[in-house]
Amino acid sequence: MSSSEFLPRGLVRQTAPVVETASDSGYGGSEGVPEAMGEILAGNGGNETNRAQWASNVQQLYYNQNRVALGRSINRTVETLKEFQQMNAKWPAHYPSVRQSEPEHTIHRSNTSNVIDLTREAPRPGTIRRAATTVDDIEAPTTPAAEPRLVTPQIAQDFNVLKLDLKLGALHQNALVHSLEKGSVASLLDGKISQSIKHLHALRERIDDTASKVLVTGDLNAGKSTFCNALLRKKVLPEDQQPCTSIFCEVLDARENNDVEEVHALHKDTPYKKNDESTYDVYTLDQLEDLVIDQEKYAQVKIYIEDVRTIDQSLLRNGVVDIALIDAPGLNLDSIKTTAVFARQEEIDVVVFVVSAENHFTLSAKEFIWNAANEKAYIFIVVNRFDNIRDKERCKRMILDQVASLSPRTRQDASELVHFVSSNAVLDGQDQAKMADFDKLEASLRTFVLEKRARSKLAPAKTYLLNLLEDLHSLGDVNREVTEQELERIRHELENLRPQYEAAIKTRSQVSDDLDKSVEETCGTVYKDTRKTLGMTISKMDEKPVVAYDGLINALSYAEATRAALLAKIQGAVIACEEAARKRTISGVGAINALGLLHLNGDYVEKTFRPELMFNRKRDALARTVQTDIDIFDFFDFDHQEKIAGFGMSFSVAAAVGGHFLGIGSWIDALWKTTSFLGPRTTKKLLVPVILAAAGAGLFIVASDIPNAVPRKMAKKIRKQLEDIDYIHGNAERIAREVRKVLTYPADELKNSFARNVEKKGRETEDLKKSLAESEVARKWFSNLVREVEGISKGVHGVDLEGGPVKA
Ligand SMILES: Nc1nc2c(ncn2[C@@H]2O[C@H](COP(=O)(O)OP(=O)(O)OP(=O)(O)O)[C@@H](O)[C@H]2O)c(=O)[nH]1
Repeated sequence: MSSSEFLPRGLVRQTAPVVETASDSGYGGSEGVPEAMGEILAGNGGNETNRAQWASNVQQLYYNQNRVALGRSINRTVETLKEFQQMNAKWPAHYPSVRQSEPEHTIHRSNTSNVIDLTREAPRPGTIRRAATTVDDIEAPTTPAAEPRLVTPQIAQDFNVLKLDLKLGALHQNALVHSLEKGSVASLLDGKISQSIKHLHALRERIDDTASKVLVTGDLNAGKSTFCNALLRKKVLPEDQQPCTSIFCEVLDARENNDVEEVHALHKDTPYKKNDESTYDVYTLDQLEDLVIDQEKYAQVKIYIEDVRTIDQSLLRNGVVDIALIDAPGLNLDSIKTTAVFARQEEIDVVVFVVSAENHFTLSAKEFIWNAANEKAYIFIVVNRFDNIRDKERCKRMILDQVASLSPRTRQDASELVHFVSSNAVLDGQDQAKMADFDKLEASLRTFVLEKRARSKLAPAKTYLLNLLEDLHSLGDVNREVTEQELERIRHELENLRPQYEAAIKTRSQVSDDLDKSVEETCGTVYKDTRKTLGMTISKMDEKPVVAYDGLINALSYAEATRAALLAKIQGAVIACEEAARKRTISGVGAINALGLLHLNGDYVEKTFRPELMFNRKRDALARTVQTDIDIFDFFDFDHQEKIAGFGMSFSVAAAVGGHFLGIGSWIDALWKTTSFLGPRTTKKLLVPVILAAAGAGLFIVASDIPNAVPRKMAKKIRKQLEDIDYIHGNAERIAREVRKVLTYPADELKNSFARNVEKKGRETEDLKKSLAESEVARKWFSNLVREVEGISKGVHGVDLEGGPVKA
């Protein structure tokens, strides 16, 4: 396709109805006949009837060629549209949009309806997005990205067939904005495409339909029914001086009804199906008069009649095309609308307007022709009841002047399109002049119907196809551009993401190792420090006086207080160790959080940590653990006294308590040696006082050592018990375990965050790769679409509505 077929946009758009050139008489019946065919025709003996027959056959041949070509183009377009729908479901197509110009970002509506104009021209370029709309911008007026070359307001405005009209309806604006996500716009487009496919099927049916409909309309009593009967050479439709036709009477060849002459009265609101008698009531031709006069029950009848004329004479049975004549009710205020609507219906190929020569064009007649002129450039005008006119030339002049103002093109071809006749003279066939006028009218009407049929049947399909293909071309172009941008964007994002992903994997394993190491180190240090502190405390707990000694009388309470003080010292050391561990934990958690924030930034949520909750469940119940009952021996430390006082001391204590303890042997030995030295007698005399003195001295020494002995003995006893329960290790283990527990939670969380981060980046990478593949497919598809559309368009452009051969 050459660029001029699409650009500049709008210049080549076909509009219905097709505008004929001034030189087109509307009778190009033989213009498309090739030279060779012309020679054949010329050599045919010059018989006028035969020539006309040949010409119309050739025209029919070309018409069929064009019809087939258009049919194929419709099929290809339908296939393309269906593929578009599939593509649109997978890869929502971009619909070109234009950003709103209003600073307050209001939705622009047309004055007459709640239609949002998505394609409104605006000074600011819009952000390009797939299946995006301007309404997206209403909520988020962000800085627009550069708009692609092809998305211009001009293109957006030029959308015709596939233009999306968004009706607000009951939707609140926010809801509407919400509903206009890319999927929604894609589904709107999908709906438009479905409508388009449906319309193409209808057009296909229409171009395949061999029948042509001729609507005969005009003022009341103008003689429409009489004119139809004259065409049929048979009195079929009731004629009356009073208004009589109250419904549409469609006259068809009885061959279409198995050669049976009858009337089908169509039920209102039920589509007519010839083979389904439930859709109509059957009447005989004789009943027609009663049926059409003042009819309320039916709005339309189909009259099947036998046409007795030969194919070159008959209009209904002309051998080329099946024609149906529709006799419409006379125009009046009630039915003008109906008739105008009927005339606009695409199945009407030709409008024949019957005007009474006596009345000229009434207001209702003028209104009808003005309305019909929107759809039909030419109208066939029958000025009837001409026999009643005395000054015929004046009448002709006046009527032609009126035609000129109503339908200039019809006036230009007045000799073929405006006929002054007397229909009532045809059936009796007496007046040769009037018959000749009517024959001329008939010949013109036949050619007009045949030729206009080509236009009226093929033009809508051609026009619609060209407009649709142009829209598809725009969509293809824009989306190809969008896919290319998308591909570039995705490749760029992938390039950025790849090193991030690799770094995330590396950091995850490194940080994970570091975290494990750091937690282990902290716990190890806490364990060691706790062991050291508790060991020192326990070994030196009795070094300094723990409580004040209040004399022998209070020795027992002294012992109790000493025991409590020693346990409190150990307890204090435990608490100090816990406090030190807490501090280490605080800094450990802080370090973990800092690591998270450093590497994961916003993706890491700092863990809240409450250090005061540490160690509050398993308080060390030392007093319950260490069972230290106080007994008498806790007050005496013979080992210690022996070490520091030697023999004398040992002796006294040993004697006092009956030689139970360590050192008694040496004391007796010493006593024996003294006795030997003093001699038996002296010994005997001295023995008792000495013993008493020694005992007294011993008791004194022992009593005076209680303040020292008690702490030592208690400490010794406690130490022994703590050793038995492996107290130092147990506590160090407990504190380190608590620290580990506290540190493990944020550390694991951080590891999970890293894992999630890696996973996220992996997912992003996969998604991008998927989008890349999809966009790649979409780019190819839209490129193919553009090529395919150009191919179809070329074929459609080649269809010549004048009936000439299909141009390649
Ligand atoms: N003099 C004369 N009378 C005609 C001619 N054509 C029809 N008439 C008469 O005009 C009257 C109305 O004719 P119809 O054919 O019923 O007119 P119509 O336009 O179909 O009428 P409605 O369907 O009621 O709108 C009848 O009495 C016809 O005989 C004609 O050419 N000359």
